[in-house]
Amino acid sequence: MELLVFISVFILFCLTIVKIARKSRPVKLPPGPRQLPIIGNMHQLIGSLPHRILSDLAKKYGHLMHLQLANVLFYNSTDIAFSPYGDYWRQLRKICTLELLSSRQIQMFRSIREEEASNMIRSISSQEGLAVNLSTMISSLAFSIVAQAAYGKRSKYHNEFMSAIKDVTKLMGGFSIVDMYPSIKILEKITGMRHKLQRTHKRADKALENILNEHRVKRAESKPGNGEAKEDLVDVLLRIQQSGRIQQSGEFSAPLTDNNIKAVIFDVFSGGSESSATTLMWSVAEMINNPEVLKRAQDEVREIYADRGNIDESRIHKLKYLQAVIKEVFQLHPAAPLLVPREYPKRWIEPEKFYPERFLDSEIDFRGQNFSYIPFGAGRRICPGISFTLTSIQVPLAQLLYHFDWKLPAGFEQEQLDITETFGLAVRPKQDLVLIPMPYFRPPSM
Ligand code: HEM
Repeated sequence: MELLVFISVFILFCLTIVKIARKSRPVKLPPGPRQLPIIGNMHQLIGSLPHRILSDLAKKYGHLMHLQLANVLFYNSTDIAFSPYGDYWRQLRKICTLELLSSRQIQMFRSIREEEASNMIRSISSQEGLAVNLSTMISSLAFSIVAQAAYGKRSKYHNEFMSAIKDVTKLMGGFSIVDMYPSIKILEKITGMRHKLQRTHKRADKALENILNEHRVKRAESKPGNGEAKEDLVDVLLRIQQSGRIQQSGEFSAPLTDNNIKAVIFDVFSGGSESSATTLMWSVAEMINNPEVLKRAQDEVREIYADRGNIDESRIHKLKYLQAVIKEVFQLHPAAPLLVPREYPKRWIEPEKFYPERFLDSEIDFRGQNFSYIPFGAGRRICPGISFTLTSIQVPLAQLLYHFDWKLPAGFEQEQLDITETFGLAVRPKQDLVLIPMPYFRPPSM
């Protein structure tokens, strides 16, 4: 009798669990690899670079698949990248395309890009004939361009914010053990990952708060109409917050809170700095390993700017080969590999070979029209930072080619750079680019 009661209670318990599980199961999820109890998708994701594994999984399940991975989102997903499709996202998207990253605004940042690139070139020039770590220099160039565009150079809180944002980038890079064991939430606590991220985020938030207040004081002191032409991104967002209006598009429905502004600035940093830096690093690495490409790119830039002695943006559109090099880098090393599928057009010969020529006289561009080449995504959520990125990459790359010849340090002359990938917020070359600059056209002194 006791056994019968026990069995009935047990069956009832199991049925209740199944019912609850069914109820809580989302209605229709895309296909995906089966999650094992406890270890979730760990068995699929261990052993190689996550984007390579995901690419293999995509071949089996299609480009839309379901994986359960833990993540930590800031500002309640009120940024653009993480906010779901709806009115709020539409409003932010408008702010982004019509104001923050409009062609007018990008053009206004021209002097920032030229100045930062020239600073890097001068610093390299002061180390002629010595081995320089180009990865470090490129990284700090990319962060400086974004910081200057976002809140200007003069902020007292710049170092504080940069240190926090770099720690966030490090912590968010790669799949942590927490991602690997989605079923065991307690692991998040054990690894302390979430806690570390929250602490780092708090530091960044405090610095941003101060940056916002600093801008408010400066705006209150400036005379109306005076200096609007020099607005940085925080200025633009504060203006929109104050007026409740977006230029060209008029009023918008929900007011912009300070947290919304901070979330957008966070997006600009996470989208704009590391990915541009890695693209520049891959461009240099691939050209060093393919000397015929390097020579052709150098010949082009040195011919087009022969009479100038320096590179500015005025003739950058004439550098067709350099643009093909950048396209090929995005093709082989997409900076956001987890967000875009990888599939080569069937007619491409040796798609894994670094061969920029395939993009010369080709219609393929970055705007998401050709589904086999979408490094910035496609459709309504296509990356709004394409022009910002391209303009930030072209001048520094052209300068590196124009002013210097490059060689590998002594003892490595016969070798190739190690172009193994390492996984982070963006996918970098595993080894730092340590190269010796040999002056060709000396940069003008300050
Ligand atoms: C190498 C540089 C970059 C690459 C490869 C890249 C790539 C991408 C990709 C693949 C997406 C997702 C698109 C989709 O879901 O279809 C995206 C979204 C986004 N990117 Fe970028 N991006 C880069 C630079 C930037 C820059 C410089 C900014 C800002 C200054 C930026 C801001 C954003 C934002 C705000 C979104 C979200 C858009 C939305 O959801 O509506 N990105 N990016």
